[in-house]
Amino acid sequence: YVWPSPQLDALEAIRFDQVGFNTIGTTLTSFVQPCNLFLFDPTINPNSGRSDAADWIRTAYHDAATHNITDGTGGMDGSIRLAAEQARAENAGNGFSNTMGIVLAVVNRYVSNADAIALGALIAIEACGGPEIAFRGGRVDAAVPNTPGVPVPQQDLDSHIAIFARQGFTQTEMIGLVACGHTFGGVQHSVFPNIVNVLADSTSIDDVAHFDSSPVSFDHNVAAEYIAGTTKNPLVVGFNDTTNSDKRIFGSDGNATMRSFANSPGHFASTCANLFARMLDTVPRGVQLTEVIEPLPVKPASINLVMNGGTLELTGLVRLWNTTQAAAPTVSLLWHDHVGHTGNTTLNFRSTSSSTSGKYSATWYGFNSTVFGNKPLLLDPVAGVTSLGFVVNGVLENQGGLGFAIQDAFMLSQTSCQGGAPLTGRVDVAVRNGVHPTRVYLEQVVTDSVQRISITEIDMTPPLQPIAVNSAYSLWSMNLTDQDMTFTIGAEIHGIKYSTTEPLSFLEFSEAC
Ligand code: HEM
Repeated sequence: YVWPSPQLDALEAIRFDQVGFNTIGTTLTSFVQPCNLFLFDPTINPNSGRSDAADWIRTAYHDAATHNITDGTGGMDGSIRLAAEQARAENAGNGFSNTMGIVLAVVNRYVSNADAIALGALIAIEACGGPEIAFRGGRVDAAVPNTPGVPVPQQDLDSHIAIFARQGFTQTEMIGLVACGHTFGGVQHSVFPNIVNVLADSTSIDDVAHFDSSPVSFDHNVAAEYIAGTTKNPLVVGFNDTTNSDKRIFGSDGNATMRSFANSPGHFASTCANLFARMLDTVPRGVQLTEVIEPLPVKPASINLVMNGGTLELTGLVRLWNTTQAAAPTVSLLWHDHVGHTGNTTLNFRSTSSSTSGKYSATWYGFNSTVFGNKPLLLDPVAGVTSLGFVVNGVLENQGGLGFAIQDAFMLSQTSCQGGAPLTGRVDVAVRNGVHPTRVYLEQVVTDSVQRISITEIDMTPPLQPIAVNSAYSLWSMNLTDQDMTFTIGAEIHGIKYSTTEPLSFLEFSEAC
C-alpha cells in the first residue's frame, strides 16, 4: 500500500513492529514471550500449564466458529468479547476474558476488537515457532452476540463435519484446523472435569492435560505423537470416549491427513498458515477486509508537525525493514515544499525492532524527534512541506515517485494555552492560508457500552477575522474545559477528511492563557 494510510499504518505497526523500538502501546508479543507466559496465573507461575498464547488462539477460533457461510452471519466480529457470549457452555473457561483483557490494549479508531483478536492469535503463533500468516485488517465489531455454533467435544463426527461445513471448511480442512489449533494448549480439569482428572503434575499446576508434548510451541508433534501412538491428547485418549472428538476427527479419513502432517513438519506448517489465515478472515458477509498487509520497506512513523510562531517544526521517525544494526544503512531525509525546493539532512540511527521470532529485523532513524531528546527539524512556514523522500545507502526511496505525502494544511499551534482556576485551555490550530477548509474540528475517541470505538467531531467556529500566526498561517481556536479530554485535530478540505495522529490534551500546552 501507499503511505500514509492511517488504518493500514496502524495495523502494519501492530503486525510487524513486534519486539523492540517504538512498539510501546502496540506490542502484543511481550505477553506471549516466553511462550509459556500466563499473565493471569496468580503466581505468574511458568508451570501453570496454561499460556496466553493458547488462550489467544482458542479465542480467535471461538469468535470465528459462529460463522454461517450460507446466510453470511457470524465469524470474526469480536462478539466473543461480549459477556453474554462468553457465558455460553460452548465457551467454557476464562480464556476469552483473559485474552480480551490483553488484546484490548491495541484497539483504537483504526483497529477493531475483532482485528485485535486476529492479531493476537497471529502473533502468538508467529512468536511461538509457527508459520507466517497472511494478515488482513478491517474486521467490524458486532454489538450483539452471534448465534451459538462452536463445536463441543461430546458431539459426534457427523455433527462436527456439518459444523465445519457451515463455517466454510471441508472435512480435510477440519482435520487440519483442529490439529493446527491443538498444537497449543490443552484441556483444563477445572473446566472439563468429565474429560480431565486432577493431574498432580508440578509442570501443570492448573491441571491442564496438553494436546501434545510441546504445548507452547507450534510444531507437528500433535500429529507425530498421534500417528506414533504415543499421544496423550485428552480429546484422543481421554477416559471418556464420548468426548474424544479429536480421535474421531483425526481418524475420519483413515488418518491420511494426520499422517501427511506427521511425515512433514513443513507441510503441516504451510497447511496451518493457510487455514489460520482463512479462519481469521472468516467475517460476516458485507465486511470488506483490507489487502494482505505487507511490511512497508521504508515507513515513516510518528510524524508530527507543529507551528511554533515563525517556524514549522517537523518530528518523526523512519523504519527500514529488513536491515540490521550491524549493517545500518546511511539514511538522508529529503523534504519537498510548496515552492519547489528540496531540503536534505542526514538522519541519526535510533534503534532496532524485530518480528516473527526474530526472522525480520528493522532499523529506525529519527528526524529530530522531541520525544527522544533531539531538536525538531525547523522549516520555513511559507515553503511548508509537501512530501518526504529518503536516500538509503545512495538509493532514493520515494514510493516509486509518489513521495511520502505530508499534509501541512493544518496543525497544532504552540500558541495553544492553559491556565486559570478552574483550569481551562485553548487549542489553536494553524491553518495554511489559501487552503480554506470547510471544517476544522477536534476528534474525540468515544467507546460505547460494548467497547466499540468511534470518533466524535467537535467543530471549531471559523474565525471572524483571520488571526495571523505568521505570513503563511492563520489560527482557528476553541476553548476547552474538560481536563480529561484527549483529542486529535481534523479538517475537511475539498470533501476529504484529514487527521493529525498524535493525541493531545490541553494539560500539555506550555503557554499560559
Ligand atoms: C471440533 C472442534 C473442536 C473442539 C471440540 C475443541 C475442543 C476444545 C476443548 C474442550 C478445549 C479445552 C479448553 C479449556 O480447557 O480451556 C480446547 C482447547 C483449545 N482449542 Fe479446541 N476444539 C476444537 C477446535 C479447535 C480449533 C479449530 C482451534 C484453532 C484453530 C482450537 C484451538 C484450541 C486451543 C489453542 C486450545 C487450548 C486453550 C488453552 O490451553 O488455554 N480448537 N479445545
